[in-house]
Amino acid sequence: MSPKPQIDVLTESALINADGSPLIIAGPCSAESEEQVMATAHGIKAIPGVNIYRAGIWKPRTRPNSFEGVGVPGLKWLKKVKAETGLRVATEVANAMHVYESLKAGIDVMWIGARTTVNPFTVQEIADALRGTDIPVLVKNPVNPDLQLWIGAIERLNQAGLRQIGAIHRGFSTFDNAPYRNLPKWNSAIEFKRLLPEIPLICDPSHIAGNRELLLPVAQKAMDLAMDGLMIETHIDPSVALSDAAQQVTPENLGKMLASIRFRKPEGEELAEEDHHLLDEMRKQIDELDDEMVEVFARRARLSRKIGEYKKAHNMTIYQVKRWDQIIADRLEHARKNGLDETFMKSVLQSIHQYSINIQNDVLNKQEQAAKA
Ligand SMILES: C=C(O[C@@H]1C=C(C(=O)O)C=C[C@H]1O)C(=O)O
Repeated sequence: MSPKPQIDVLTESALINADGSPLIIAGPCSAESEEQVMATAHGIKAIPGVNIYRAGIWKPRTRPNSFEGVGVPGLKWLKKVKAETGLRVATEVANAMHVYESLKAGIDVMWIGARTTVNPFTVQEIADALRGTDIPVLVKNPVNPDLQLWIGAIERLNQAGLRQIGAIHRGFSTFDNAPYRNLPKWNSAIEFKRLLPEIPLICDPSHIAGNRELLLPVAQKAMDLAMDGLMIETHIDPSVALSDAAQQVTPENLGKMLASIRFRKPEGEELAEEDHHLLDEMRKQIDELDDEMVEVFARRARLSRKIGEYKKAHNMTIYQVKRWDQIIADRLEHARKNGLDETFMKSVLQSIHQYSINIQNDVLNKQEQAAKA
């Protein structure tokens, strides 16, 4: 397993709430007009728990001729939001010019979008433009589910001296994303937090869901996966929004949504002594079961190797269609009787089979190829 990346971060970062509550970022997809920016900001200010106001000034769009943001003039509206509401303000930067203009305008937090994270040249350009500041920066996951690319962008910022870095999980685009706009691939977020526990990870349910109906379940799931905050697109009148109309909510509905999310803590509530024992006991049983599982896998792997030797001696193919078809049917039936989910069981069986085939391939081919070499 590759070593965990070493990122030098501030523990008292502006991206982490001192009281342990989740960092909540809200605001319109795009700044469209001074009125829209200010009305949305005042609506958001009234909602308890929102920490940062977001608005896109430069909008990367898939096709040309759609609204591409108001550009530099919008920055002074964000300045006004800051002055009138006291909320910190954030915007997306996608090149060095955006960084310089945002720094000049006193933007508090910047984020790097998914389409920028994919390009190390651009990320480096942004990191270099930020050198010498310690402004908080959030890095959205790249469009494709490449954890190394995501981590690489964070490392580039960190190596430029930035120490208040966070990440945003906004999902991944593939050909068929239904029912989402971007597939959450929750495992990526789980692995990100395992590798970089010191980097706050914020979920962006708006871009994962792509519609208002899915926002709440996505936000709840993110919170239950111990993520550190939420970024939710909020517009004073989503029906007339110039971008992402289907996924934005009114400040009023944002307030309702935040009130209905259950925020749980990794360590849970204060527990009585006996509750701790109960959890410890259950975890001990899980440990024992996992140990047994590893030993069973090892025994199975040894048998696969022996079968490989038999096949080599008798000139048999590795893959045995009928046998495998029978195994799938039997094991799924067994799993069903034990109340296990079929999709889960099938994916476990497929991994086991793949490994078994690899082991036999070693026996049938690799040893021979090595001897020839
Ligand atoms: C182990 C064998 O080889 C392959 C692997 C299997 C397995 O791991 O269960 C089953 C069938 C084959 O595709 C076998 O032929 O029995």
